[in-house]
Amino acid sequence: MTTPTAARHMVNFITGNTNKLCEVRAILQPAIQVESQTLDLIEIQGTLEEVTLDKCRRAADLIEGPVLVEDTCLCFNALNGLPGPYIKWFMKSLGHTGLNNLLAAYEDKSAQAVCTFAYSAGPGHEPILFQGITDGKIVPARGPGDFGWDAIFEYEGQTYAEMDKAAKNKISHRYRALAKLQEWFAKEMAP
Ligand SMILES: O=c1nc[nH]c2c1ncn2[C@H]1C[C@H](O)[C@@H](COP(=O)(O)OP(=O)(O)OP(=O)(O)O)O1
Ligand SMILES: [Mg+2]
Repeated sequence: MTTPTAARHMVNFITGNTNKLCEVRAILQPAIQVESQTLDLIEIQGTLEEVTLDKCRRAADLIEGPVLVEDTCLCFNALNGLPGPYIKWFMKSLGHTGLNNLLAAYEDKSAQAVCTFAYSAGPGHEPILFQGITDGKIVPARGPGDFGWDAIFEYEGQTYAEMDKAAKNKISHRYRALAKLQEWFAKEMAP
């Protein structure tokens, strides 16, 4: 008897961000079924790995089961990687224009979008990390402004916001991280 694929692989993605959830579903399903619970998890200060590992342990303890979490960084090369994991707060306070202005003193507008997923099998299980990076540059906003800093991150001539969703999901930091996760799931969870 064969088990349907959807029932074989399932993750519980803990996030407060519905745009992230949409992209994760579009990329992983139907191979991996994505359930979700909304929790506002405390995020510590530290490297992106430390932030994501801590977030994952907290989520597993709260849910008391297997969880997937993700932390996204936007790293400006001229600023040695800042705002990095603090991009959410920079974005909230400065907006698209302010983020561009941070780089006004520098020639180098290059940036990396970094996505780090962490999967834990449950409380006490050490999380496993999957990271994806997309190189781009910071430009004045172009395209719809409905998802974070999509409108100011340009990849090969188009901002993330100008691409259609399917195109972004083929080259994004999130896609690249999830490709690694999918490979690991296929090996680890093989029947
Ligand atoms: O592909 C993206 N394109 C544009 N903007 C993005 C993207 N992915 C995350 N973002 C924004 C959301 C948040 O302002 C910050 C990351 O912060 P981050 O803590 O990871 O996200 P969050 O707090 O919204 O959701 P969560 O509950 O999963 O922590 O960058
Ligand atoms: Mg967050």
